[in-house]
This record gives sequence, structure tokens and C-alpha cells, in this order.
Amino acid sequence: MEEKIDSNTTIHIEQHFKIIAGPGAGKTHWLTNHVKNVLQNSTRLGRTAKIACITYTNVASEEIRLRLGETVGEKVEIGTIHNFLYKYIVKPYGFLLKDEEGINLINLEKMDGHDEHIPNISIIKKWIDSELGRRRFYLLNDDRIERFLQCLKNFDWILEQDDCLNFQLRSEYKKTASNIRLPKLTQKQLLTYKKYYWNKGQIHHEDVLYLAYRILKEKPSVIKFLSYKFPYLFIDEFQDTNPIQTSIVRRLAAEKTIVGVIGDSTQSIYKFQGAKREDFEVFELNELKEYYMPDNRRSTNNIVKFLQNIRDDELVQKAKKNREGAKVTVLVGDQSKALQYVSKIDHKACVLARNNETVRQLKYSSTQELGDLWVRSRVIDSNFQRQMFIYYAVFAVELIEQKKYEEALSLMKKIFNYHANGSKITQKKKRSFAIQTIERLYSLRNQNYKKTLYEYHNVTLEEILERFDVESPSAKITKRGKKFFEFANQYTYQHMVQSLRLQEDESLIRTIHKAKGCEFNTVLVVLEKKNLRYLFEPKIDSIDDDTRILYVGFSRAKEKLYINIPYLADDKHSILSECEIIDI
Ligand SMILES: Nc1ncnc2c1ncn2[C@@H]1O[C@H](COP(=O)(O)OP(=O)(O)OP(=O)(O)O)[C@@H](O)[C@H]1O
Repeated sequence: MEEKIDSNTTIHIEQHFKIIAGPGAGKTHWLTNHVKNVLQNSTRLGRTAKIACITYTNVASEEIRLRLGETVGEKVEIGTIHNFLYKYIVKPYGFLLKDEEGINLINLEKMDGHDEHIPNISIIKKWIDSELGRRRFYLLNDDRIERFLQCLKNFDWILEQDDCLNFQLRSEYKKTASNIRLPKLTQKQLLTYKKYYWNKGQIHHEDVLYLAYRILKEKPSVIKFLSYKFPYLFIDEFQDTNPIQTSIVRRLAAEKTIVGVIGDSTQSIYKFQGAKREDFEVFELNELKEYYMPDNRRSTNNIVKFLQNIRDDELVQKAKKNREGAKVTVLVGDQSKALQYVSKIDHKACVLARNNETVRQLKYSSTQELGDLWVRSRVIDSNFQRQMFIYYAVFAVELIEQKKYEEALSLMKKIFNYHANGSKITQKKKRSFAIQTIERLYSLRNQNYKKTLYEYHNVTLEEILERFDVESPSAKITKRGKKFFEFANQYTYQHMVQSLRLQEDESLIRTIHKAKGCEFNTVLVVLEKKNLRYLFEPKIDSIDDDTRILYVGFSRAKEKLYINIPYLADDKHSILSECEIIDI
């Protein structure tokens, strides 16, 4: 039987728990208090033991770190599951994984963090040549290459019934695969593709779960060390857990770790990445205690009532603020007009849409072509090192602007590998070179804005590197690579920054997925025609995430919620009966 609590309730700290609570219930608030409670009262946090506090995004980690304040110290590890598994399993125990010939699966000397999967054209060429046969080079034709790269990036690791991990192409890319006549790739071929990267010490984001899982499966004693190190493991947003993560969590709970999971299955929106909300719904552990939080502390009565009409399960939310607030407003008409309408009312309004494409249109209708500039530059320029070099240099400086110093340094460090005499650069030196480079580039930021990429790369970066005794990590851009030469002269540093911003998640116009866990006074949710049926006939428990995605979007609003729809048919008024409807 679930016990009712609110976001200030303290619970017993030595028992597994599961908390079910709707949007704005105060889950994050509660989790922060619970961590403080454990820090104060636990007798199991000796000198080296810590609390692991896992969130879904880096933004959420920052939020919790901020809320915990000074108390965090050395005793709490806050981060995403990928960061946690990388730091405590893959990095220290990666040496245990061997290939069929007994050679290390990962090049540990070169391994330095985990990154987004950016397909490397020269690796792909080698891989196609050896695994698929030369005649498959048609996949690299100009008009296919981008779609081919998209497919490669969208293979996920899936945990099968027999406890094996296999690759699976995300369902929304199946059509793309068939359009480019992607040959059926075997598990072995895909694994070989990954090994090329691992050999260079490059670990992709999605590989972290795979590698951690394999380490634990092949060397079960590692779980004992981990459990000893982390007597407490708390995971927020557990409705978007995936089976690999769930399995690792269960193993820890079977040792000495007290596990607490928090979530709301009506906010599960990551099925496309392999999330399984049923894992949260049926999650059970020995003597696990279940709780629920019925309040919504975020939104006004009108918004909570509107949300409740979409959510038809047994959790009935009550608005804790108990303030009527403005009616939910439906703006019928053009997207850009809706944007203008809401911006006039609140210039800090957050604008949310389901698809990247709509976000892109809303953001930069005039500079839309910039959105995929980075992808295009990678396709045109086969020199991967150079691509990464430019990318890291631009990105690191932008991160400094956002005060994300450590992230900036870790990117910049990647460009320093060898001294001019061929010897490896030590970690300490890398850090020192990276700091000096960032300082210099940051001071030149305004000047660099108008420079073409050609000038930025060949002159500015070279000049900076000359100050150190290092091997230049990147070949100069020359006329020989005609296409990239033209590209680098056409686009400026500023274009690349704008393109980066489009990918950024902190702007006020973003996808609903990127707003998870956040809240704003005013929210405008822009619905495309194809989303309308999930508004008019919501199916919160469907296997597909569509209704839940809209629900997450709507529930980010504290004070005012606007919904933009392109048109409104006469027979579709029922769910909107309490809303104000305005033709714009
Ligand atoms: N006990 C409390 N006292 C004051 N404010 C609170 C309390 N609990 C929560 N809040 C406030 O209510 C709002 C929602 O809380 P929080 O972000 O923790 O909710 P959540 O359950 O994590 O939401 P979601 O699942 O929608 O992301 C926040 O503004 C938070 O500061």
C-alpha cells in the first residue's frame, strides 16, 4: 500500500523506496532534503563512502547541486547515469574487458570521457571496406551520406531476454534506412564499427551503458566494490529508465546499497531511446516502501485542472498554491503570430514544440540553413581531426561564456595530444595548455566573430598553438580540398556559433524533451497539425509517448499556459471547454 507524503516529509533512510508523484509535486525538492537527511543521520557513510544522486540531465544535476549548497562536499556524487557509470565502472575497470584475442577492448591510455557519437568518415570508409565490401561505397554518395550517418548514430544497445546486449536501429530511422538501401547490418559488423572508435579511446555516450553492463556481467565482484562505495543510490525521473540501467540498479540493491527511485509514469517520454516506463511501474525490491505525493506545488488551479483532464489515472493532483490564476489560453492560427503574442505578454516566456524542425523554424526562420552547418562541414571535410579541432575550439569558448568552466576545459584538453618531438603530453600539461588557449581565444572572441573559418583555423588557432611545444593537431585548410576550402571561406566563426546555439538546450525556445524537469512562469506550447489528436483525444497510457510529451510540455507552466494550434474544428471544443480561445 502506498503511503501519502509531501515534499517536506522525511522517511526512513535504511529502506529501499519508490516515490510516485505528478508534475510539480516537489520530487526534486524532496530528493534534495532526503540527501541532507541521509548525510546527517547515516552511520554508513565512512571515510570513502558516498551518496549517488542520479538525475536525467546535466541541467538537473546542476539544479540539485545548487539546492544542496555547501552540504554536498565530498560526500555526494551528483550526475547523470552515464557520467556515474563512466566514472565508477568504465574508467576504473575498463581494463577488464578484452576482445576475442585477449587484447584490451578499449584503448585506455587515450580514453578521456565519453562523447556524442560523431561518425568519423575515415573510420566509416575503413569499416565499409573491410566489413561490407567495396561495392557498398555507394552508401557514401553525396546525396546519401547524411542519412547514412544519421542511421549509424541511431543504433541503440538493447538488453535482450537472454541477458545479451544487441544493437537495434531506432524505429524512426527504419524508413531512412530503407530509402538509402542500407544493407542489413549484423551485430558483429556493428560491433566492429564500434571497436574502431574504442581502439582510439573514443567512447560514445550510448556505449557507456553497454560497457558498464559488460564489466558487471563478466566481473561480478566489481558490483561489490561499487556497493561498498555507494551505500545509497537515488534516481530521479526513473520513469525513463531503460532495462540496462534498471538491471544495474537491481544488482546494486542486491548488495548493500539502499536504492530509491522517483518518477511519474505519465511523464515518460524517452521510448525512442529505449526507455521503458513499465520498468518503473513494476519496479520492486525486497521490502521496498512505496509513497505517493498528490500535490502540485508548481501550477495554478486552472493549469492543474487542465492537466488533470489529460491525465486520467488514479493520481488526482491538487494545486497546493490554491490560486485560480489565468485561464489556459488557446491561440488559434499561425505559429509565428502566437510567438509574438506571447512574447509581448512575457518576454521570458518559454516556447516549446514537439519536433526539432518546429523549434528550428521558430528560432531562426531567417537563418534556418545554419542548423546543420556542423553536419555539413563534417561531410565536406574528410579530415576528422581538423573538424574536431574547430568544433572543440569554438564550443569551448562558448561554454566559458556560459560559465561552464570544467566542461570547456575538458573539451579544449582534447586538442592536445603530442609534443612536437612525438612524445605524449601529460594530463597536467594538457590542462595547463588548455587553460592558456581558452583564455587567449576568449579574449579574442569579439575579434574572431567576423573571421571566416579559413582565417580562424589557419591563422588564429595556429598562432595560439605556436606558443606551445606541440604537434599541430590539425592540417591547414588548403585549396586541394576544394569543397571544404570553399565552405571555410563562405562561413564565419559567427555562423558556427549560431549553429551551435541551435543545438543548445538552454534557450527559451526548445523541444519539450529538453524542458523536462524545468519550470517557467509562462509557457507557450506550439502544436503542429499532426499533434492535435493527442490534445483532443489524449491517451496518457498509450504505448506511444505522444500524449505524454504534450502533458510534460503543458505541465512546465507555473502561472500562464498558452497552447497554439493551427486551426480548431467545431466539434473539438470539449477538452478546451474551460479554456479561453483566441483567434490570432
Ligand atoms: N516544500 C516546498 N516548499 C516550497 N516550495 C516547494 C516545496 N516543494 C516543492 N516546491 C516548489 O514547487 C516547484 C516544483 O517542485 P519540483 O521542481 O521539485 O517538482 P518535481 O516534482 O520535480 O516536478 P517535475 O516532475 O514536473 O519536474 C518548485 O518551484 C519548487 O521549488
